[in-house]
Amino acid sequence: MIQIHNIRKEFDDIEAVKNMNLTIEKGSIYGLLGSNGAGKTTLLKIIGGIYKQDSGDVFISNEPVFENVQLKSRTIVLTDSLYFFPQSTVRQMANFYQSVYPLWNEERFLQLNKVFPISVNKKIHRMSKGMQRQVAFWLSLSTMPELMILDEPFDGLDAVMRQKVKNLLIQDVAERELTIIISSHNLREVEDLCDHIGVMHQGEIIIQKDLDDLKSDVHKIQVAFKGEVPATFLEGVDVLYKEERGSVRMYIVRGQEREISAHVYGNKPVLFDILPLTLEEIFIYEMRDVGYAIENVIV
Ligand SMILES: Nc1ncnc2c1ncn2[C@@H]1O[C@H](COP(=O)(O)OP(=O)(O)OP(=O)(O)O)[C@@H](O)[C@H]1O
Repeated sequence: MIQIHNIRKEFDDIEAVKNMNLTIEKGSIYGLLGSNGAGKTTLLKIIGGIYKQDSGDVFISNEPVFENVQLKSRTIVLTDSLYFFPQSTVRQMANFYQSVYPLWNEERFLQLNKVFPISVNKKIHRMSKGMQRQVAFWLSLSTMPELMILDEPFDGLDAVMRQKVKNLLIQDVAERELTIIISSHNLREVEDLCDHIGVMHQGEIIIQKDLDDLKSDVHKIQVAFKGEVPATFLEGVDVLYKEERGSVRMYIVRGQEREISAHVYGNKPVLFDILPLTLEEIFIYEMRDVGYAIENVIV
C-alpha cells in the first residue's frame, strides 16, 4: 500500500504539489489524470523516490521512500525520456539491470523476447522510438517489480504493441499483485486499464474515486418539457454543464441514474434520455467545474 500524508513540493515560487493526501492499494492500477502543469510528474517522481518532498511523508509498504535502496530495487519508474547507456545492446542493458535488481528473472526476460521481437544484440540507440519503448518495458517487466510508475508510457507504441503491453501489465497485477500508477493524457487508454482514478489540478487532487463509482456518478441527460423548464426540475439536479439545442436541453449531472430518472419523470418531460459518460467526458466536465476553461474543447 502507498500512503501519502500532507506532502508539499515547491520549485522556486511554484507550488507543484500542495498538501496532498493519497492512498493507493496494493495490486491496483491507479490512473493519475490532470491538466498540463497540474503536478502529476512531480508527484510520480516523489512516489518513485526521485524527488524529495519539502514536507510530509510517503510510505510504501510502511517504509519511507526517499533514498530507500531496498524499495527502489522493487520499483520501476518509466518516464517519457528513457535512459540507456550509450552504444549499449539490449543484452548489455539486461546485464546491468540484472546486477541492480535482485529479483531479475532471466527466464522471463528470454520468454518476453517472443512478445518483443527484437534481437538482444541490437544497439538500442539505433532503434526507433517505439522499439526503444518496447525495450524499456521488456527490461522493466523482467525485474519483477512490485510497483511500476508509468508517465505517458505508451507514447510511440503501435496499437498492437500497446495491447500486448497492457495485457502483460494486467497479467502481473492479477498474478503477483503488481501495483501500477499511470499518468496519461490518453483517457481512453486509462479507461480500459485503471480501477482507480485521481484527477489533479494546480497541485491538488480534486477527485479520487473507484472508476466504476466515478462513471456511475455522472450522467448525460437529454430532456425537453412542454414550455419552459420547470423550476422544480432545476432545483433537484446537480448540473455540471448544460447546453440548449432548440427545445431539447442537454445536461451533465452528478448523481445516481435511478434518482436522476425519478426526478426527471416527476417533472413530466415530453422527451427524456439518460446516458453514461466516457472518462474523457467526465474529465472535461469535472475540470470545467473547477474553473478550467473547456469552451473550445466541446464541439
Ligand atoms: N524541475 C523543475 N523546476 C522548476 N519547476 C518545475 C520543475 N518540474 C516541474 N516544475 C513546475 O511544477 C509544475 C508541475 O509540473 P509537472 O511536470 O509535475 O506537471 P504535469 O502535471 O506532469 O504536467 P504535464 O501534463 O504538462 O506533463 C509546473 O508549473 C512546472 O513548471
